[in-house]
Amino acid sequence: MFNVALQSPRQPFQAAIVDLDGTMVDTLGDFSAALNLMLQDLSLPPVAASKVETMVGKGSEHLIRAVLHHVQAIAPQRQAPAGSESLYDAAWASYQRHYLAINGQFSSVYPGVTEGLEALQARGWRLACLTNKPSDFARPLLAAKGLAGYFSQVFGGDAFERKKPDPLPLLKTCAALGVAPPQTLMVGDSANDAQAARAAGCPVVLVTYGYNHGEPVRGVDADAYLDSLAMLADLP
Ligand SMILES: O=C(O)COP(=O)(O)O
Ligand SMILES: [Mg+2]
Repeated sequence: MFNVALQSPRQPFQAAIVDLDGTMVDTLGDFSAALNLMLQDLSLPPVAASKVETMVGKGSEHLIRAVLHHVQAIAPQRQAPAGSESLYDAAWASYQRHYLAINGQFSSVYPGVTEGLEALQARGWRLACLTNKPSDFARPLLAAKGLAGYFSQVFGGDAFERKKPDPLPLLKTCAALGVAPPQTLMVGDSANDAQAARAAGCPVVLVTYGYNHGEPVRGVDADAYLDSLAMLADLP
């Protein structure tokens, strides 16, 4: 199940960086509810959850722009002020308000997450959560789902100058954990996480149940694919 990089790492792992949306928590319900309330505020038609799933993972700014682009393409007759920044600004303010009010209500922790985190903690690894979700959304969600206590660090998409797939957030998180990238395992659900990890020099495992921009996750270069985070207990 684990390739050679994980079977016999040159130095033992000391830490893990864990992604949030699509890896620990199934947040598609929250995203869809907040986006559809936002679209209602803007008198634009709703977006299907199956479409939202392909747009999640690159942060809220990207998500809002992608959704506005999508609904304006399917309903051009209901176009709000064309592609303007004022539409985006109104959308962002509405989305932020709705998401904060909804945060966690329509989302659930995936099976095996707690077991996996417990197993890593029992090995004495330091754990950080690194998400492209804004920090103000991520922290209350982790707390509401009983996951906050596992992490010494939580960094959102606004914590650093650039987001995943840029390696910068991983390098900064490794520095905050005080562990070098080769001894830090990235655990994610998408090409974003894997590309950032490869560029940062962190080994990477991907879960098979998350959001990978609508593409099969096994097509992404990674060191292992896990059907459940509970499988982390089987790491050599
Ligand atoms: O908000 C998002 O785009 C999702 O972020 P994550 O998969 O990095 O947790
Ligand atoms: Mg993710």
